[in-house]
Amino acid sequence: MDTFPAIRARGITKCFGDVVALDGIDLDVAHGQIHGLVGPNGAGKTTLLGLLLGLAVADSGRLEVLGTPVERALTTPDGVAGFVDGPGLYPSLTARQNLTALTALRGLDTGLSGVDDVLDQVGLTEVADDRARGFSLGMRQRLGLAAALLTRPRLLVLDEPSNGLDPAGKKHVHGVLTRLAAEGTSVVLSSHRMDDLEALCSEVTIIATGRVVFSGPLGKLATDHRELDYRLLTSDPQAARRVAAETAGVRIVDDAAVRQDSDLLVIRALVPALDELVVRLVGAGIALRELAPVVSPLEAAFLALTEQKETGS
Ligand SMILES: Nc1ncnc2c1ncn2[C@@H]1O[C@H](COP(=O)(O)OP(=O)(O)OP(=O)(O)O)[C@@H](O)[C@H]1O
Repeated sequence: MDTFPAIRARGITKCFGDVVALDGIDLDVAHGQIHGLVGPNGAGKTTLLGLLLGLAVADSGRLEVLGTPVERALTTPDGVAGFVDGPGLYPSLTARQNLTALTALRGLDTGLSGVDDVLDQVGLTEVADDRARGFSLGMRQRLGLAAALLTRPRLLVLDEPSNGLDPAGKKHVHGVLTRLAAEGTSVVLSSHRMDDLEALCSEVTIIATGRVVFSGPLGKLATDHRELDYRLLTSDPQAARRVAAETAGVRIVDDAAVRQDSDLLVIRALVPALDELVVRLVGAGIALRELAPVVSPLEAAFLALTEQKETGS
């Protein structure tokens, strides 16, 4: 196992004319970690991923990828693969021909079996001889992932890899990424889908207007920041409402959207108050049937943190 992190970035800045895309970014990604980048449109995610792929160079700051400082040359660092702004493919070639051409271009020694293997990994075996021109967005994304896998990367960099994937395709790609990470490959990906990030990532970095707003484990983000709204379904809704009203730190939210379902209670609380409520409900002989955040903790924290940033509070 390597002793250095997969990515170590300090004070990275990048401007495009007057636009400050990255404004002093720090980023740490450990080996075998799937790390999510999240942020509003224009936050700087693609710019940062592009730096990792060697598509552009930072104006200032220090970037080390797989233990090696990234120089000013516009080349993909050794051991890194991926894509930003969609994978680059030859539309007139079939999926298999695209990968074979890439193998030749990059001088890879994977051979045909390597090509078939990555097609199988991303679930494109059945359409291997179809032209990329006719591929859906989701299929192109999978082919792009297959192209990245051909090089057996130690760091995989993906800009919104779930775009266009149907639920089965998403599950497939999640499986590929999770297995790669278990084998030691680090993955950095951006997404606007909080459920994707929650399903895949152990750590996330939230970026707003080119700055890091939060970076760390998802669990920390979920519990640290603020009260969340939870859906509460029990065996005795009326009794549960009474117990909730009597529990310190728990508020009943009268949300018109959920009132139609009269058995459902929406409560607002921090995690310790929620724990106390559960203990009380069970103590009162009320069975819990569902207790889940109305919006995911990551989404709630993301919105709160970016709103704070925008208002400067
Ligand atoms: N090549 C470029 N020339 C000029 N401005 C650019 C260029 N690339 C990015 N920018 C600007 O830099 C900022 C960050 O853009 P970037 O694409 O990195 O954001 P993003 O977080 O990936 O956004 P999105 O979620 O919309 O993909 C934006 O203001 C964008 O307009």
